[in-house]
Amino acid sequence: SKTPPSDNLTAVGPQSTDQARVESYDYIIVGSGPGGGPLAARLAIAGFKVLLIDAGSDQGTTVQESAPTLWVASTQYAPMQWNYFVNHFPTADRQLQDTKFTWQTPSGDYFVGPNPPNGSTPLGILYPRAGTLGGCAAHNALITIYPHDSDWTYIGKLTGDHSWGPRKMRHYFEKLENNQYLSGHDLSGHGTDGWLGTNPLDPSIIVQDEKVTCHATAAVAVIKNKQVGKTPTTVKELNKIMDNDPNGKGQSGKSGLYQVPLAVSNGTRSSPRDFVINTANAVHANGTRQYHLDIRLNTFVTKILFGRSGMTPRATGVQYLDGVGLYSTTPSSAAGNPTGNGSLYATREVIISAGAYNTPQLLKLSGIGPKAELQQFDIPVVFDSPGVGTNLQDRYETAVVSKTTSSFEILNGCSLLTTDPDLCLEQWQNGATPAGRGFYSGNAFPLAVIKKSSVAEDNPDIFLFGGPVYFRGFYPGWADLSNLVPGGAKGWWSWMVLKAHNRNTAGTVTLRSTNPLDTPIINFNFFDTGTTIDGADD
Ligand SMILES: Cc1cc2nc3c(=O)[nH]c(=O)nc-3n(C[C@H](O)[C@H](O)[C@H](O)COP(=O)(O)OP(=O)(O)OC[C@H]3O[C@@H](n4cnc5c(N)ncnc54)[C@H](O)[C@@H]3O)c2cc1C
Repeated sequence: SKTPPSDNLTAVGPQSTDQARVESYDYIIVGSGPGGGPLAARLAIAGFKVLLIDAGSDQGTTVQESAPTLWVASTQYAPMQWNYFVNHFPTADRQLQDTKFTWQTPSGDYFVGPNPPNGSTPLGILYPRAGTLGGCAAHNALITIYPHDSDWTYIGKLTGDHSWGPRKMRHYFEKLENNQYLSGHDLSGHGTDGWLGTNPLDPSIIVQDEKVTCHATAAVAVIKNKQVGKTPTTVKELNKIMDNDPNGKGQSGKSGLYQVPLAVSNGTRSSPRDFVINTANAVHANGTRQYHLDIRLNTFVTKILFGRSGMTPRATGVQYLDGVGLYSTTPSSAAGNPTGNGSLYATREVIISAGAYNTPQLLKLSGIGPKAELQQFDIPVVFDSPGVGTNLQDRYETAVVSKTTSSFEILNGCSLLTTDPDLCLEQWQNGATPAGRGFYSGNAFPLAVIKKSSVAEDNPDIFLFGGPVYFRGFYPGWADLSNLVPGGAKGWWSWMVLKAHNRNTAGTVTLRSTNPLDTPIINFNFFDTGTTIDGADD
């Protein structure tokens, strides 16, 4: 079960009446996702006074956040939902070729696809994010794949800091992982007492559905170019055709069919939210607080404050607005108005880990960014840094969906909270073991294929994950049961194809206005650089 929030969560929060609390910290960290959350916890454990700020609230005890399959529903769960609309391409004619292109109609509704009602405004492609404690790790698809060693070497080269090297980074993975699926097997390169639980969907659930094991058999036939023979009906038979553990030492470079390791602990989502809360709540034997980690929620940082040491600007604090659902990505049902404002200060560092869109936006609004762009908005330049808001990258995602006439039995009783009772939810809530908790203890995509495209260099560059739903990407309403299982026919299967080692570096985040509650303009400029050698044709 999930740890409920403690007093520390609002210790210096907007609702607090305890003004005697520390108002100056060693470190202030903005954003509690996988970037900021664990860092805040580690700094507090190391003995520093730390304030972690997030614009969102804590939804960690809700089923939307904690039941793994319900990540789907959580992307549409208003209390944590941040809807961005991004451009994949710079020109309208290329954008409009995507059938998921979304418009705002004159009545304020979303319209997806070509031929919107007259007077509609173009929005772009939905990019769901989570504004909540734990950041997007509170609603993401939980897939936990260890990076290639070449990624770490590359970062080491880029930064000139070789502590990013593969050997050192494997050590950090061992420290953070709580591996729960390899007990009794080779655990080298894994950890067992970290804060991040890892587990695939229990294989005994997969073998209950012959249609899923048929997909596994077919995948092996394609990627290994050999017939498997009999479709597996037992875990032992399934294990025989699957490759072992994609996260093992040296394994991440190998192609094959895998079960997807998930950020799941005993059937429940595992995320930085738990690490942060457990650190803030930790007490000594005598009941006093063990670490100084304060968490301020519903607090939207609008500006970084600077002092100067000589000619060099130094971040000393942040300005903020208090309130629920302030950012303009919040759906209207959950949006609110500011209830207060103020400033907070740090003696050592202010660390911005507000995600790939909000970090550059906040830096620019605070005067750090390309001079010409800042001057265009009359923002005083603190430091001319042309790289801020450039080099935005993502793994391009594309779906292959198929349909058969018979149903996936694995989905029986699962309604994604649209019926009361939702039988799969009941099983998840009442099951005594991960296997007993059923389908909702996985992320709905039980199979994964790792593969090399024709242009891959050293490592496989294609990651595919497959599951029994109609998933064609993100658009408003994508997670409605009627869209994932159209016509109620549970015979859909989707393989999502992700291109890793993307060579497109043309993505940008630029200011739309000086209002910090406005979203920036996000343009991925997909395929604009590196196109022909990028494996896109594959
Ligand atoms: C739908 C979806 C599915 C995904 N699936 C996977 C997956 O299966 N596996 C995987 O490895 N990755 C997945 N990802 C990606 C992964 O979740 C992100 O890479 C990761 O969360 C990024 O971490 P972060 O800390 O940089 O930012 P975020 O997680 O975005 O956290 C940023 C935090 O900053 C807060 N914030 C922003 N601006 C401000 C401000 N001005 N003031 C105060 N707080 C602010 C936000 O509220 C948020 O909590 C997925 C992402 C999405 C959106």
